[in-house]
Amino acid sequence: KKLPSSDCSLLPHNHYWISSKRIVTPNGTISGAVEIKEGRIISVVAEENWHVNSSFTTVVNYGESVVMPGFIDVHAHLDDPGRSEWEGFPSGTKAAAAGGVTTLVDMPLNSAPSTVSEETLKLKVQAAEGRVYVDVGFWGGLVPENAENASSLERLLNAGVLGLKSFMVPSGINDFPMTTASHIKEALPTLARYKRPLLVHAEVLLDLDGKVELEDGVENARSYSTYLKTRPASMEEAAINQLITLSKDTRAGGSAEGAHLHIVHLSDARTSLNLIKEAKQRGDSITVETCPHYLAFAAEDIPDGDTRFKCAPPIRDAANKEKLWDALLDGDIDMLSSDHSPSVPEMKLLDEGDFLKAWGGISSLQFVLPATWTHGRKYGITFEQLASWWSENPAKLAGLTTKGAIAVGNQADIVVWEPDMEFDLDNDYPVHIKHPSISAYMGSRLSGKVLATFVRGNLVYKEGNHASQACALPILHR
Ligand SMILES: NC(=O)NC(NC(N)=O)C(=O)[O-]
Ligand SMILES: [Zn+2]
Ligand SMILES: [Zn+2]
Repeated sequence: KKLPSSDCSLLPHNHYWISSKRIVTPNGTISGAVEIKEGRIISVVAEENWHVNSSFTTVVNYGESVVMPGFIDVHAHLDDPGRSEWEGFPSGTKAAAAGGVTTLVDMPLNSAPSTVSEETLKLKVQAAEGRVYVDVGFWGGLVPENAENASSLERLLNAGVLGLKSFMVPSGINDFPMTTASHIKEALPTLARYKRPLLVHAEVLLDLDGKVELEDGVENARSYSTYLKTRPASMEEAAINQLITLSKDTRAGGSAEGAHLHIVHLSDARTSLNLIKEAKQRGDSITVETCPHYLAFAAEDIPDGDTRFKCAPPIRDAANKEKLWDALLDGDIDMLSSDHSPSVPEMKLLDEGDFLKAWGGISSLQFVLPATWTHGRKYGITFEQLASWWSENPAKLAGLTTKGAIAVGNQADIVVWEPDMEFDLDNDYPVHIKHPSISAYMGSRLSGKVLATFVRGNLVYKEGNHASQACALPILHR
């Protein structure tokens, strides 16, 4: 049991209380206090039942600020080891802490090597040790090589990945080849035995010949609509159609009962969403996430040449965005994730503004809380909804049974934030992701400011400052 030292925490106490008028718990938002001891939540008490002698006890009173379970981001690319010039564990997890994210699950690609075997997972864990400010779990990659070799897949699962991730289109990374539906079908029974999920980038290549005219300058590569035409919603729809024939096997009594399919970063809110809804109604074990950038931005507003907004699947039109919000509010989209996928600024080709050649990926890790809140408050979202999309449901997906809620016995992973505090993401704003210039959020004004972030009871971030030492932990499935 590691006791908090003053290097690990800006509040080096073993035993203390956090109080506030607004504490978001699984039983609603209460005025009261949370008792934390040795990194765990040991009691949650409503104000009227709270009797503590604060002259003998450390109490941090946050007034009316919102005290919520820390965000769990199940989709982040930290690119470490091997491409840490793109992001890296220290910068990425500092950004997470500054944004109220207390746990993230790292994607198996964009680091070098990709996390596709027991050996490459070891490299990940080594790279994370002593260098992370928030807890970090790992997805392993499902690629043709291990999909066709059950024992290598089992070694990867035994080594502690929380689940697997695969691409149904080329990923853009050479040592992370795409899988077809038949690879996925082959892997599902193994995942079922291990009771771990498969996350899928659900787009497939379609024959778009004749539908997109890109030659001879007919279409301008600086125009966002050109890029949008190269990745129509039908690519997502076709992939999801394939997946829901496979998800049948995950039903009770099916050949892959115990396995679970999770569709990452859904952008198409029309046909794709209906397909997923129908599969859920039939009893398939399937969930879906979308990301704040699909809820915050619309294709019509993306300026020519502004490749900060390029990602796959692409940000679609404003009407699609409205439908994504409807689906989220109706519970048809289960959770949110950042899909923080940075690169070096040179690869975004910001000078040329070429949407076809630029690297795809949105940089957002530090801004997901204020981005979700700023855009969501127009739809009347509640703190409880935020907690279900960003903590409770992601914890379930990743199998993190002691995280995701302010509840007795859980790890004390907590964010404290101020919903009405606004700020400009200008050049003076302290941004911790490695390359602020490539973030699509820079230049905007957001509301919802993170004041403090606790990981396992350690105050790892407070008003612009981080703990001096990175004492959070790699998380392995056990
Ligand atoms: N290689 C990537 O990081 N790809 C990512 N790129 C995006 N989303 O544009 C992703 O998650 O698909
Ligand atoms: Zn993806
Ligand atoms: Zn991604």
